[in-house]
Amino acid sequence: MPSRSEITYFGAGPALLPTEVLEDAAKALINYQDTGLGIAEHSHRSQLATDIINKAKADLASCLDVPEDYEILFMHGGGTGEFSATAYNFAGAWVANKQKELGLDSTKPEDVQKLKEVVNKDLKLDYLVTGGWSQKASAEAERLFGAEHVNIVADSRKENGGKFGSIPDESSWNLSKDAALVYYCANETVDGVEFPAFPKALEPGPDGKGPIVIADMSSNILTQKIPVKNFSAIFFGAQKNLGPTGITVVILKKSFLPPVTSQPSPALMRKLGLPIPPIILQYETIAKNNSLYNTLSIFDVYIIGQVLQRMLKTYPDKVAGQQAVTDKKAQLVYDAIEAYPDVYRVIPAKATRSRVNVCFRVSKGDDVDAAEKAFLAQGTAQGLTGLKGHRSLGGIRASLYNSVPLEGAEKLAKFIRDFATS
Ligand SMILES: O=C(O)C(=O)[C@H](O)COP(=O)(O)O
Ligand SMILES: N[C@@H](CCC(=O)O)C(=O)O
Repeated sequence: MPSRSEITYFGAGPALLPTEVLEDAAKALINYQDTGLGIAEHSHRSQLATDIINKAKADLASCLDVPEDYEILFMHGGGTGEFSATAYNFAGAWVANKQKELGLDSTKPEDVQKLKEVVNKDLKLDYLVTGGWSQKASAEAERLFGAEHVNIVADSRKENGGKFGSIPDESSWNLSKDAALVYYCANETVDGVEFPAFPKALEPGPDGKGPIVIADMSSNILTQKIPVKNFSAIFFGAQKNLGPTGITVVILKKSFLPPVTSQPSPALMRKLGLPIPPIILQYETIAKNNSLYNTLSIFDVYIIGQVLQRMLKTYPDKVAGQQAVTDKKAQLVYDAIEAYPDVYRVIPAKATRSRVNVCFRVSKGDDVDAAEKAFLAQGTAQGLTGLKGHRSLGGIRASLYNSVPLEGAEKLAKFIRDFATS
């Protein structure tokens, strides 16, 4: 049986966590801070739990330079829950703002009728489809609101022979005029496609106003500096760069919360023929209760807090320090792959290939399947595990999340070179 130190795990999520964090967590599970009770046994209503939540929020805000006018929410439901939550909450906000803008009174049937006509005609949710996850998010919006309310801004399969692997040029994007949201997935875990920067077409103007941009950053959060102020919401599951599976984080612009924006009443939404979110997906409910509307896994938030503390200690320049390491790891692995074009082929286009999910194929002769099986078996024998591509894509995928050390990427790069020449 291998020991933990002999393995470098490149799984796509859940992913590696720092060993010292897990060692401390193991102790905290038995007896947290000499309370005689483990962290997972304490009430989520206790002061201790509130302190853990508040500290993790403050440290996350510090790592990412989250401005004051943003709220941080810890939620349930994973990325998939957020596909629904973003659609519900931002469609609700759009309706609330339209009602205000047009001065319509929801107690007057004729005003409700007018609002309904505006909704039917103009409510649009815009999606950039660049991989399996954004495709699922757009499909969920269609399921909830109907295809007539969903606008596909661009679909990379159209320019890439029916497959994901690129990001269409912004000049071809078909953005709606007044969309309730413009959604994109900053890094597609399955397809290994990453937006190289914040899209120019979505940048706010000189007055600070711009489209309502939502991003799924499940797999590349905390791997680079991000212009938080350009987003209305960013969400991510914890299980790649932050902690164990079970917590989904939302960074939300406060202007989408009361007192500035309140979700329309369920009665009004019903009259408009629009869906009403389950209460645990409603951002204003979660924000009002500081993420404790219902039972939250404080153990998971505790680990998130420890990972953030470690990042702050390791990198005085916070996420910029982590970004430099992430870029270096990616460079090492891509360089090794590109040195042997007869053996390896990176799946996505070079300009948009991901720094954290390196997806490639292996062939020696014509038998790709045999070559990839041999690659995985020999890698595993050397302690390099979790390299199998997602079942929907096949091939090899090396996920270089934050807990994969630079030495892990070096070992992988060496193995890639050795395998090619063996
Ligand atoms: O984006 C990814 O990569 C993910 O793994 C998804 O966020 C996972 O979604 P859930 O399984 O957490 O719903
Ligand atoms: N997050 C993992 C698992 C996704 C899944 O199979 O549900 C991935 O993208 O590979």
